[in-house]
Amino acid sequence: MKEGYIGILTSGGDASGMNATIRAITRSAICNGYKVKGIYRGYEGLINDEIRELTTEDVSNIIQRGGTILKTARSKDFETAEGREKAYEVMQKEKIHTLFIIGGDGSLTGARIFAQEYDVPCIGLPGTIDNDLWGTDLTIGYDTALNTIVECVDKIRDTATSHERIFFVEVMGRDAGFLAQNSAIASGAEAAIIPEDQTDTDQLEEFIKRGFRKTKNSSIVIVTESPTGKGANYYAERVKKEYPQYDVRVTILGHLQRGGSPSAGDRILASRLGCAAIQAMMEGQRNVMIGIRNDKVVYVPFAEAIKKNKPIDKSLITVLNELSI
Ligand SMILES: Nc1ncnc2c1ncn2[C@@H]1O[C@H](COP(=O)(O)OP(=O)(O)OP(=O)(O)O)[C@@H](O)[C@H]1O
Ligand SMILES: O=P(O)(O)OC[C@H]1O[C@](O)(CO)[C@@H](O)[C@@H]1O
Ligand SMILES: [Mg+2]
Repeated sequence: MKEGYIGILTSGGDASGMNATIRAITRSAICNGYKVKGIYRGYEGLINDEIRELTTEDVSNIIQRGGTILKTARSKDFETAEGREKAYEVMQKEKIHTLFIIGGDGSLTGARIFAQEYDVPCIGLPGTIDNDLWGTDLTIGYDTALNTIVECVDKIRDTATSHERIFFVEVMGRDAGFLAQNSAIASGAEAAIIPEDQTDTDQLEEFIKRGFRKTKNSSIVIVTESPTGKGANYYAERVKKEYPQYDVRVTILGHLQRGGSPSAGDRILASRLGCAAIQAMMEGQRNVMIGIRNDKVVYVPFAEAIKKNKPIDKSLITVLNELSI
């Protein structure tokens, strides 16, 4: 066995497949002669020394479970220099030589800053339902969340059709429209309102102008949640006011999108990226996110991974528009 430990933490919103990732990193590390410590409650647990060794048995029977056995947190303290200093001291005390961070853009931003301040090798794994990390085609948890949304929209469709209503369904994504756009395509929705498609023309007007009720008496519009208040309720209120003839309802899917057993796709992705993360460490890589591009594992420097505005393929907008006539 090699000296010291690798440390694993999950941070930010939980995502289905985080457990499969913890399992893969732990088992691959042990296979290659490393000892492993699990850090509880993300960066918060690193600061507060909530850490214990993980064995291969500790990660048995978790590949199929949603959430994260290590718990997660959004740590305000880690955003301060004092908090990160404490985290570094705890890492020294616990003899953790390499930190594996499973989380989203915020978590990897934190890792980047930490690695710049202290000489600590950090390796990131994209764990977020939002799919908003640059340099990877997919993030762990995205596929499961997408499938959950589609299952819900299929059910909403039954009542929308029966009552001849317009439903505005709000999905997560923070400031990224991947979940909205692709769930709209997969569920046969009539439109998606996403942040990446902001043009001079209002997306609601576009939808109305396209004549959404020419051939159908009910509609489903998927809307990305909005930090500026332009979520599903905003559009529903406008339709109620501007088009009182329509019967409008809103469903906010909320946190149910984050739960549940991971899809096969997420389990495989988590397993591949977990093993690749240990491989990367053995090759001397540091401060990179392990991603997947064109079905090949890639190493993406943190600075690139956290670039804002990962672009959405604009052809997806055309696909939805053409298929929703
Ligand atoms: N600028 C920063 N400096 C230090 N730490 C940060 C910074 N930004 C984020 N973090 C750390 O990462 C944690 C998680 O970030 P955030 O809440 O943005 O979630 P995320 O990782 O993007 O996941 P998701 O979007 O899927 O919920 C923060 O609570 C904080 O501890
Ligand atoms: O659990 P919380 O803190 O309400 O976070 C919600 C946010 O987390 C995310 O689900 C990502 O995990 C975003 O899409 C959403 O805005
Ligand atoms: Mg995020």
